[in-house]
Amino acid sequence: MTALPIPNITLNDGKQIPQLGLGVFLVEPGETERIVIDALEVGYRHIDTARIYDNEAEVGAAIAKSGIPRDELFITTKLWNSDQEDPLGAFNASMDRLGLERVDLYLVHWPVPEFGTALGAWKGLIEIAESGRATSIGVSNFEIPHLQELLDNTGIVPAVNQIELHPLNQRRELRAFCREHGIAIEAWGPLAQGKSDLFERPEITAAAAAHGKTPAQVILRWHLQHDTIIFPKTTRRERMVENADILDFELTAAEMAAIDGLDAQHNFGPDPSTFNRR
Ligand SMILES: NC(=O)C1=CN([C@@H]2O[C@H](COP(=O)(O)OP(=O)(O)OC[C@H]3O[C@@H](n4cnc5c(N)ncnc54)[C@H](OP(=O)(O)O)[C@@H]3O)[C@@H](O)[C@H]2O)C=CC1
Ligand SMILES: O=C(O)C(=O)[C@@H](O)[C@H](O)C(=O)CO
Repeated sequence: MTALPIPNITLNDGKQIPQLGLGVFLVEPGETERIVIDALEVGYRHIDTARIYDNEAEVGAAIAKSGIPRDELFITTKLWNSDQEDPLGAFNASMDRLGLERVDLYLVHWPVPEFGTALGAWKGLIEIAESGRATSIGVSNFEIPHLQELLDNTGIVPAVNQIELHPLNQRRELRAFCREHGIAIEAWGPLAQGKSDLFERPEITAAAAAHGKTPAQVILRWHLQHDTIIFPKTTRRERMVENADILDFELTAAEMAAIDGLDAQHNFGPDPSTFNRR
């Protein structure tokens, strides 16, 4: 299985992350092994899963069957909200399901300010990183005050913040804060979860026509040119190929500016300040 020539981004801890991977939110457990094998065969080496996706075991099975050396893969999983008071126990359970000795990236999935346990969870992740079993640690869905609490109380800066980010929701203030503090941005919902008319917007279709690419490829390329890490989800092998075929063209400054202009601060997912699902 040959890896695609995906560029790496260097994180603030010196580790490298492939800028493009596959996300497996809403991939049924029964389908996950086949889909992850497909992605690895296509040449992906970065998989983003989470405890709450209920498919860690199947991701692990695909990794084991692939025979790809562990060091050539980049695997992320996440601490679910109801486990914030027991990060080590939850981490061990995720590792057992994945069948791995180490993950490349472990994230606090949501800040859940109502619980008041995110700082303790972050301290737990720091200990896990110190044990060497999570190579890098970060957070997801953290807004500026949630990040500030971690910085003020631990001085350990998350390597990434995984947030909802796409042309309709560009999170400029949060991205600027993260840039200032050396926190890499991972975009979830990079294609706006397929829930919008984004693929039909003239700013996208014009660039697609100009470069002989699809609207999805233009949107994903826009992310890459903003140095964002992406892992679009698809269950279809031909779309895995399409979504990775974005390394051979460059959006012009005018095309980037036109897509930048689509920001409507429209989120399709929950509000991180109030989301409290257990
Ligand atoms: N930290 C967090 O809170 C969250 C993290 N995530 C992570 O981010 C990943 C990506 O985000 P996600 O929410 O899945 O949304 P995406 O923006 O990746 O959109 C996925 C949707 O787009 C469709 N799609 C994929 N490729 C194409 C294409 N080339 N052309 C047209 N449609 C396409 C998929 O359909 P089909 O499968 O039929 O191809 C699916 O319906 C997740 O899988 C997960 O790993 C997601 C949500 C929240
Ligand atoms: O996909 C994720 O990573 C999420 O955290 C969310 O989609 C969340 O689990 C959810 O279901 C929101 O309704």
